[in-house]
Amino acid sequence: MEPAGDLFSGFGIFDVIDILLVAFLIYLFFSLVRGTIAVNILIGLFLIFLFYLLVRALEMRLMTGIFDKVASVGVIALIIVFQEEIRRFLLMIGRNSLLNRNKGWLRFVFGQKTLEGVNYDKIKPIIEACRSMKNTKTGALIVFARNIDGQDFFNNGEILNAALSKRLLETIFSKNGPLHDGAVVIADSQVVSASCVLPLTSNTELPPRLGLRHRAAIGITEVSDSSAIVISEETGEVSYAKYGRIRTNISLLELEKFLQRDMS
Ligand SMILES: Nc1ncnc2c1ncn2[C@@H]1O[C@H](COP(=O)(O)OP(=O)(O)OP(=O)(O)O)[C@@H](O)[C@H]1O
Repeated sequence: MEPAGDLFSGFGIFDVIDILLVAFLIYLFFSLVRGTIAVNILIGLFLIFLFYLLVRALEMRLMTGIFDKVASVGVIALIIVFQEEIRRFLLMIGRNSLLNRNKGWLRFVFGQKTLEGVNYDKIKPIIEACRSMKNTKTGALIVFARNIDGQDFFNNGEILNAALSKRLLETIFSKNGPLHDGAVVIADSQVVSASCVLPLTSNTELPPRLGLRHRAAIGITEVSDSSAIVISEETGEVSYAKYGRIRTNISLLELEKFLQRDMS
């Protein structure tokens, strides 16, 4: 047996960092797929892998040969099976990158005050509309899209391309209005479209009280670089979804903070 000293010789600080980085990536990936159908696929793959180890240990050459052949195209198959999760993972890394997170360089160019001023002007109509819809328990689903090109679900409703205002949002979601069903999509401070049908999340761990409106809000943030506000018609509660997760029953102050962060 090798002495412990030999075992760890050549094991330096970068190996520790290496292991920590891999562990972090695995953690990020699992936190993204948790509660989705991808977990069942992973369990299935793990069972197949165990079976493979078994047939190899028993020296069953035909089965081992088949598994080896399948494994050679396995990486491509995995990319296809997990394309949605990989996409979300990359989006999350992109949105959280140093350049995006550290807005210090923006403040350096524009000054702190200007940046916050621009943000608040952008979000004020949204906050005000949410306050009023919360009080009147008007159901609403508002999506903030970063990139609407080539994403059908942002354009499958009524195209508006109108300037964002509190009254426009209230009018769209007013219960008797023809556009109140579905989602409003906002991009670059413009109301791009209304009555949009969004993809629903397949997350099976959500509480049953979250119906289709909330599931659509979560769904759209899973497949695109967007965030979404939900106002519950039942309770008037405001919720905020991002990266496939939802914070329910948030205050308007919290909503303002989320929007300040995400719309800058
Ligand atoms: N796929 C979808 N895309 C966009 N909007 C949707 C979608 N599915 C349902 N909705 C909206 O959600 C409304 C139904 O909401 P539902 O009551 O099921 O949701 P909920 O999450 O329980 O919200 P609430 O608390 O407002 O009742 C529909 O009238 C429609 O406006």
